[in-house]
Amino acid sequence: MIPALSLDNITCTFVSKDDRSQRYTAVADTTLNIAPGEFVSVVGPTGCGKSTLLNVGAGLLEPSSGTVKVFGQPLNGINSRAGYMFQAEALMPWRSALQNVIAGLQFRGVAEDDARRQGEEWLTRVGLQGFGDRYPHQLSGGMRKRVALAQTLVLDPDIILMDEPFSALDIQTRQLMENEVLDLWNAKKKAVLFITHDLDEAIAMSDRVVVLSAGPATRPIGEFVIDLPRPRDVAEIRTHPRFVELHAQIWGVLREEVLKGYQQQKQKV
Ligand SMILES: Nc1ncnc2c1ncn2[C@@H]1O[C@H](COP(=O)(O)OP(=O)(O)OP(=O)(O)O)[C@@H](O)[C@H]1O
Repeated sequence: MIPALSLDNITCTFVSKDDRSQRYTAVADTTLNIAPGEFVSVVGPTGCGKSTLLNVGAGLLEPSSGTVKVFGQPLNGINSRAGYMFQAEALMPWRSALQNVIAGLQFRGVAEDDARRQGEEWLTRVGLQGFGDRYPHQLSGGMRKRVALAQTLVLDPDIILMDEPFSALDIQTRQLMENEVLDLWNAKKKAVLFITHDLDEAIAMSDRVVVLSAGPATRPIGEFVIDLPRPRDVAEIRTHPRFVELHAQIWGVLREEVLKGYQQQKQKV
């Protein structure tokens, strides 16, 4: 089967702004394939290169070497078959919730009536019916995330790239959002690349979890198939004996890297 997203032998080396002779290889020789409809999470210690990989998949960052393919086609420039959701707030404060949701459709030249209809549908799907006229500052953090989710999914991307989208939320709101994402994913089965620090979240959501080593020259050091039943409730699945078993196995690989990453961060301070 042709992967939806294929990162083949990717290396990303950055040149220091202050000293052009200084180089830092964030990611080295990394291969990662995501099948159509597959939900893959990437976990790793802080600063190891997770966002760098996602940016490569999004076409926002050109790797120093290696190839990126989208449904078998080499990627040149922005990945137009992907939708992104980042940790930081991406809503436009001067636009209402509905106007934020339909911004991408307008950009694509979809007729205003059609865009509004689709926007309203998506606001309903993410539980925000009747909130379309509110501005971002009039919404809670969880509601703003829902708007951002609708904004991403209204474009019906074949690949969804998420970089710690819920890390700023309180635990209850976060679990609600995770379940919503799983329900929406279950209905449409798009390829998802999900970046997270949180191993519990990665296991609860995914078909597969990839563990990255601490930097520099980060690479995958473990890959685990998450054979837990679906549909899942992210809070309930954590008590499943198989979840506990998988958690112990993956943490066995991740623990040392997290400690290394932590030491490196301390040295940087
Ligand atoms: N444009 C850049 N120029 C120079 N160095 C960079 C650049 N982008 C990332 N880096 C470095 O590459 C490494 C990996 O960064 P990245 O943001 O991908 O890590 P991460 O795993 O997503 O981090 P976190 O878990 O903290 O979000 C870091 O050491 C970072 O400082």
